Amino acid sequence: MEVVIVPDAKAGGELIAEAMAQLLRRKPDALLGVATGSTPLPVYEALAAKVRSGAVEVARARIAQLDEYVGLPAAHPESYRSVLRREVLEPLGIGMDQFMGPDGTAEDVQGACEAYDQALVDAGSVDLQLLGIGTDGHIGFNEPCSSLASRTRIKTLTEQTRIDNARFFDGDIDQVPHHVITQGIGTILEARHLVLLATGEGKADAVAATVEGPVAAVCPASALQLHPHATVVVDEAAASKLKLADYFRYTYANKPEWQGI
Ligand SMILES: N[C@@H]1[C@@H](O)[C@H](O)[C@@H](COP(=O)(O)O)O[C@@H]1O
Repeated sequence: MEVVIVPDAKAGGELIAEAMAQLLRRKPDALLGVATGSTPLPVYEALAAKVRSGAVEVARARIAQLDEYVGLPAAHPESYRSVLRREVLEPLGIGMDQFMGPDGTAEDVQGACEAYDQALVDAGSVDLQLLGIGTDGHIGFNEPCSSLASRTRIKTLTEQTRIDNARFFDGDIDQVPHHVITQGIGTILEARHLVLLATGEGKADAVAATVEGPVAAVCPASALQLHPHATVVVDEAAASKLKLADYFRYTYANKPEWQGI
């Protein structure tokens, strides 16, 4: 696992957008796994700026969704499909025909989960999966004690996650669904490159547990330690509880320039 400490969220966004751009130059039809939440927004802004300036083309890029609320109509402004359409697809000029995600409105939720898991395999697996992290260490919507081998399935949100996400629902926790579909941790680990971005002091404990704690289902993001190519990008505040921060700074400053993240 590589840990990169950046000065601020904008620098983290630029670093990850450049990694995505390099991937797309190498593989124009790359499958990018994208996350919701506030944290990844600087990545999407930086990537859209690169597309506008002609630094990278996304005409053949494909986008895959990480997780979704169950029961919100797809057109609801806070369904993750709507959020991704607004924050990622439209700014990049990518059509829905290049997008894949689970159906949060399906009557057969389990069937929808299995179908999406299989669709990711059929698509050749995600090339680069961008992840945020919950204050409790969740990735996607894999709450603490999710199986580290889990596949895409339905999960029940913790009260803390519903409180955290109420800000997207007029601050009203009652509007936040209880149930979600999320790529499992085993599913996420099949992506070729995992890039987790965390910013702000509120994520410092979760980042320390992810990077320096044991691999344990109680901190789902710690599963990144099992992946051969995982990058954790953090700002100074999110890095503030890392004991090895100086080591991470040293190795990043001295790595071969051609290597990228
Ligand atoms: N399902 C999403 C996660 O994918 C995201 O990482 C998390 C953190 O969001 P934020 O980046 O806004 O803190 O929120 C939700 O729970």
